[in-house]
Formats: sequence, structure tokens, C-alpha cells
Amino acid sequence: MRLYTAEEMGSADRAAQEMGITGRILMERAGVGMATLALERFSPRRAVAVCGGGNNGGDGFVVARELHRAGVEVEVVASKETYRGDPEANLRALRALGIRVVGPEGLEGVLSGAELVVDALLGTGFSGEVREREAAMIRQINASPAPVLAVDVPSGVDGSTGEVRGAAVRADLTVCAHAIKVGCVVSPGREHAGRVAVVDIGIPPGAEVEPSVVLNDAASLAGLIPRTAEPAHKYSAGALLVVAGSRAMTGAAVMTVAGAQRAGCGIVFLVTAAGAAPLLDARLTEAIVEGAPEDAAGHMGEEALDAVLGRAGRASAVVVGPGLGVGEGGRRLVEGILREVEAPVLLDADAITNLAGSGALARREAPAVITPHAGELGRIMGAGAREISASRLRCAREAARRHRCCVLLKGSDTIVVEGDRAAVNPTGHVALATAGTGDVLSGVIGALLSRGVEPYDAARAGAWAHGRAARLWLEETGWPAESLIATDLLSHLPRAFAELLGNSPEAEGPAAPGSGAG
Ligand SMILES: NC(=O)C1=CN([C@@H]2O[C@H](COP(=O)(O)OP(=O)(O)OC[C@H]3O[C@@H](n4cnc5c(N)ncnc54)[C@H](OP(=O)(O)O)[C@@H]3O)[C@@H](O)[C@H]2O)[C@@H](O)CC1
Ligand SMILES: Nc1ncnc2c1ncn2[C@@H]1O[C@H](COP(=O)(O)OP(=O)(O)O)[C@@H](O)[C@H]1O
Ligand SMILES: [K+]
Repeated sequence: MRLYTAEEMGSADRAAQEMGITGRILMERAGVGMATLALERFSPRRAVAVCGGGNNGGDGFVVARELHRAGVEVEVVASKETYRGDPEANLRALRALGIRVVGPEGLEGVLSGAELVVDALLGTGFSGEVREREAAMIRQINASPAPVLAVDVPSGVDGSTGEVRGAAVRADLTVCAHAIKVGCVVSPGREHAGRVAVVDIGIPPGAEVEPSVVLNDAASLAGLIPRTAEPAHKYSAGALLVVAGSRAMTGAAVMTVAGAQRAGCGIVFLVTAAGAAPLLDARLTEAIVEGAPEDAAGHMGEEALDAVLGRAGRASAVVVGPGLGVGEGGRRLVEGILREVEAPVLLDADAITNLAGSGALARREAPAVITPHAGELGRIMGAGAREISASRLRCAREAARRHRCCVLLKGSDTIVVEGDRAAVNPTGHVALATAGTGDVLSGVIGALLSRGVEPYDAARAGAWAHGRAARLWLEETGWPAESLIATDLLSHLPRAFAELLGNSPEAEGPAAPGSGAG
């Protein structure tokens, strides 16, 4: 599925016009397609179309005309006094049909009794902060009890970034012309968009441009995860070292290791604080657990580095961080790992926090992935979680550039960035907002790294499978999303991976003796 920024959509639009498909044709098809969806999804008897002064408003005029033709009682609010070009022609058609058109001052009146509001105030031509006049209209739309269908992008949301500065429409359904706009899948825009649909507006294939952000769907991940090839042994299937846990925090290490095992690792080593090792050894039947020196707080510090490096020599990837503990010793441990370990390293949780103010990631030449949530990213970017959350795509890109690594920024829209590449994951679910799911994710991505998958692809595939596992659990149990606990993901990760691998475990048949991940 394609994602476009405003600029990319503009390029495709211009290319289409150069091929003789006029803006008027595109607008007509957009409006007709959107009206069809409005009728299908909402069956309104009374509708209001709130139309701005640009082409987004022009689309809205076409939607209004089509709804009227289908017998819906329609009223139109036109935000500008004078229109030009295609929007003007479409507005004239409304007037000729006797459809009532009022100015912004009439909005409140027409909203009462509406069964659908079509939000065509601002589209991809908008960025920055909404001016007060339009902001007041947006607040009125949001105060109306009627469902809202947003044309192309919810008004007030930056279509290229998902950023919202000030007022923005909260839609139930956003219908994008030709391609989903990036701002409809990146938070906070994502939360404003509601469900997202696309209508074909007749852009010919030759007019497509290369998108700068991709939707991390199953199709884009096809073929990226290798099966374990014969002749195989447990090391060739992927050997992961997990450096996690502290005396008072053991569950995080369990979930990271278990996530890695279910994502196909042949062997998982855990180096943990000495005080946590006996308990973790008992709980992790298949893993090889080693206790390393700990400080008075029960955290591993620089003294644990020898144990870590000893094990790292046998591992094809390393995950550091869950339950590690925060402090100066932990910082030196993480810096030592980044300096000494050649294999891909994934940093999560406290390992990221420990690097606040450190240049160790940027200095590292070998591959690295970090998997922060907004708060953790803020710590290594010298910013607050709110600042990160307001500009997620920009901040993830900036972090990847500054720290020279692959960045997976967690959230409802999990974003993966490396260099110029960026992907937004669609499988996330609110059910994942529960303690420990991030630990499972770092184990899953670590497993993929250990199996030789490139960092950017490992992060994308891991995020996809992690979200998909939650959805499979919801489908299978029928239980409320709130009841999911992180370890529930473990039993559903295999089915999520089966979908990515393209064949179910049953279809594969029983493994021959001596094959598969040990
Ligand atoms: N491209 C395509 O292929 C196709 C595009 N299509 C459609 O066109 C849309 C893009 O249309 P667009 O470029 O005319 O811009 P649009 O979103 O209507 O915004 C301009 C209006 O917003 C206003 N405005 C701006 N900033 C503001 C602010 N801060 N605060 C308040 N107001 C502000 C600005 O006001 P002005 O500055 O002019 O006073 C002007 O009135 C796109 O989303 C899709 O729906 C389809 O028809 C088919 C093919
Ligand atoms: N509302 C949400 N929708 C989708 N995914 C979410 C949501 N909230 C959290 N997640 C996902 O859940 C995981 C939480 O990770 P994290 O915050 O590190 O938790 P923990 O440290 O407790 O494991 C991340 O993968 C994140 O993307
Ligand atoms: K809109």
C-alpha cells in the first residue's frame, strides 16, 4: 500500500496532468469516490459539507453534489467568499442545483440535525498552525455528534508528517485520494484520521513517484526473513546474546529471551546480574544463563563487560537493555558493548537511557538498532517526550542521523528509520499498551538480527509480527484488548511469522531429524 506526502502527491498530480488528465477530472473522480463511500458507510439522510478555499474544498463540493443526487439532504458551508478554477466551477454547479450554500457563520446552524459531516476544509495544501477562523470551524465540527468523513486528510493535520499544531478535525473515516497520506498513519494525525480508505482518482501508473515513507505491510516484507537452511545446527539458526535484568527486575529478561526463542533463534544466551541469575536460570529452560558481577543496587556495570564479551564471541547479534537498571556503571557497560562487539547490537529500554549525552552510538561503525519509546528517545535527543510525540517522524529521522543507527520509535504507529528510509507499521494495536510488550519486541528483533536479517528489515519485520501477534490473540480469544499481557504474545508470534514466511507450519510438515532451529 502506497503512502504519499503532500509533495509526492503534487508530483503525481502534475505528471498526470501532463499526460492530459486534468485537475478537474481528478477532482471529479475523488469527489465521486468519496461520496460513494459516504453513502455505503454512513447512509446519511442529512449531510453537511464543510469546504475550504482550495482543492480540498473543491473535492467537498463534488461530494455534496453526489450526495444530493443520491437523495441526501445536503447543505454546504463554503469558507471563502470567492473561488477560482475547478472549485469555483463545482461550487457553481451546486448553486445551479439549488443546494444551499452558507458562509462560516452559518456552520453552527446547519450542523444541528446533520447525520454526516464531510470535512473538506483543509487538505494537503495545509501545513503549520490553523488560522483562528478555520480553527473555530474545526472546533464546531468536533463538537457535533454527527460522524465525520474527512476528505484526503483531517483538517488541521499535516498530511506529510502527521503533526498537529492547534485544532484538528477528529474524523471517523478519512478517504484519501489516490494514496494514503503519511499524516493519516503517523501519530498524532493517525488518531485524528479514524479509519482510512483510499479512492482511485485516475492517476496513471506512469505518474507515480518513489515514496519517501513506506507502509510496513506484509507485502513490503515478503521474502526478507530466511528459513533455516540445511545443513543446520543451533548456531547457524541464529545465536543471540541478551544482556538484561537486574536483581530487582527479572521479568524483562524472561520476556526478551522468550520473544527471541519464538522468533526463531537457535540458541539464546542471557548474561544477567549475579543476584538474578539463579531465578532466571530456573525460569528459562532453553536459554543459557550466566550471572555477571553486580553493584550494590543489583545492576550490572562495567565489571560485567568481560562476561558479556565472552559470550558475545559466540553470538551473531546482541540485545542489551531490558531491566538493566540506570546508572553510571550501566552507561559504561553499554558503551563498552558498542565499542567492542562487532555483531549487530540492539539497544532497548535502560540501555538507551544510559546513553543520554553519550556519543558512543555515533562512534560505532558496526550495525546498531535502538528501540525507544518517545520518552527514551527524548533522553538521547535532549528533548522531552512531548516534543518527540509532536514530531515523531522528524525526530526519528533526526535521531537516526545523529546517532548513525537504525531507529525504531515505538508507539501506536511504530516508525522505523535508517538513513533516508522510513516505514510506518500498521499492525500495532492498543492491546500492546501493557508492561513488557516492548521487551518481547526487542527479543524478536534481536532474533531476526541473529538470523542475518539487515537492521532496517529486522526492525520492520519484528514490529509487524509483534503487532500481528496481538491481533491474532484478540481474534482467537475474543477477549478484551485490555486483558492482553505481554507473555500472551509468545504463543501467537509463530502464527504471525508463518504469515510473513508465506507458509504455515502445518504446510511445511514435520522437520527432518537434525534440521531446524535446535
Ligand atoms: N494534488 C492532487 O493530485 C489532487 C488534489 N486533490 C485535493 O486537493 C487537496 C489539495 O488542494 P490544495 O493544494 O488546493 O490545498 P488545500 O488542502 O485545499 O489547502 C488550501 C486552502 O487551505 C487554506 N490554508 C492553508 N494554510 C492554512 C492555515 N494555516 N490556516 C487556515 N487555512 C489555511 C488556504 O487558504 P489561503 O491561504 O488560500 O487563504 C486554501 O484555502 C488535496 O488534499 C485533495 O483533497 C484532489 O482534488 C485531486 C487531485
Ligand atoms: N496504543 C498502542 N498501539 C499500538 N502499539 C502500542 C501502543 N502502545 C504501546 N504499543 C507498543 O507496545 C510496546 C510497548 O513497549 P514499551 O513502552 O517499551 O513497554 P515495556 O517497556 O513495558 O516493555 C511497543 O512495541 C509499542 O509500540
Ligand atoms: K480535509
